[in-house]
Amino acid sequence: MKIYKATDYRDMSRKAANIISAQIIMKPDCVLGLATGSTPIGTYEQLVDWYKKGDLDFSGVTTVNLDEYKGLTKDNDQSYYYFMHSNLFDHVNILPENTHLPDGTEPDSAKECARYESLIQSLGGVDLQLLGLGHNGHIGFNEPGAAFEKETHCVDLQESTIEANKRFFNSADEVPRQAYTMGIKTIMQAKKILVVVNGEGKADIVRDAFFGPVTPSVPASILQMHNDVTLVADAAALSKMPKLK
Ligand SMILES: N[C@@H]1[C@@H](O)[C@H](O)[C@@H](COP(=O)(O)O)O[C@@H]1O
Repeated sequence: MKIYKATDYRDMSRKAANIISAQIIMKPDCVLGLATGSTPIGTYEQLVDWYKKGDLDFSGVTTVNLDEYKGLTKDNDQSYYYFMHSNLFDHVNILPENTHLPDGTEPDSAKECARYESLIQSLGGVDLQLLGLGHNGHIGFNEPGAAFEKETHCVDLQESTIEANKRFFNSADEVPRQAYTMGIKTIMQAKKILVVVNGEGKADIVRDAFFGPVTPSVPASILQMHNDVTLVADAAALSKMPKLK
């Protein structure tokens, strides 16, 4: 695993955007796995900025997002569909038909998860997967205890995740209880993985996920077994990292 220490959120975002840009430049028809949450917003802002300056071309890029709340319509401003359009897709020259998320409006979980998983496989897999890290170590919406061998599936969100995400809704009652998410197995099949983390509040989970034992109780710990993971984190998130010899 490569670890890049950023001075702050802006520096983390620029470093992560540089890695994504390099992927697009080296393989203009790449498949990017994308993430939501507050952490990657600055990364997307930086990519949009470079696109506007003429330095990046998304016309050949295909994207697959990690997850989506079950039950939210696309025009709901808390859906990940809405998030991706407002933070990235609407501002760059990516073709709408090349952007993919699980369909939160499909009530049949088995049908939607099978469709999404086979779509990812039909694209030939993900070249670079961007990940944020939940406070409890979740990646996508793979909550602690999730089996490592799962593909795209429907999850019941944990209380702590509902609590953490309620800041985006009017109240905790409005946070959906379920989500569709790529499974750990799907995520681990990506050729390269880029994890972005910032803030002191994530320091414990960064230590546990990347320097602790590999265990389903910390889903992100499985990333230690992937052969091409890059962690870009700010100094605060790395503050509890053990001293390396
Ligand atoms: N499903 C998303 C995750 O993909 C994300 O990594 C996590 C952390 O979010 P934040 O970056 O806001 O801390 O939140 C959500 O639960």
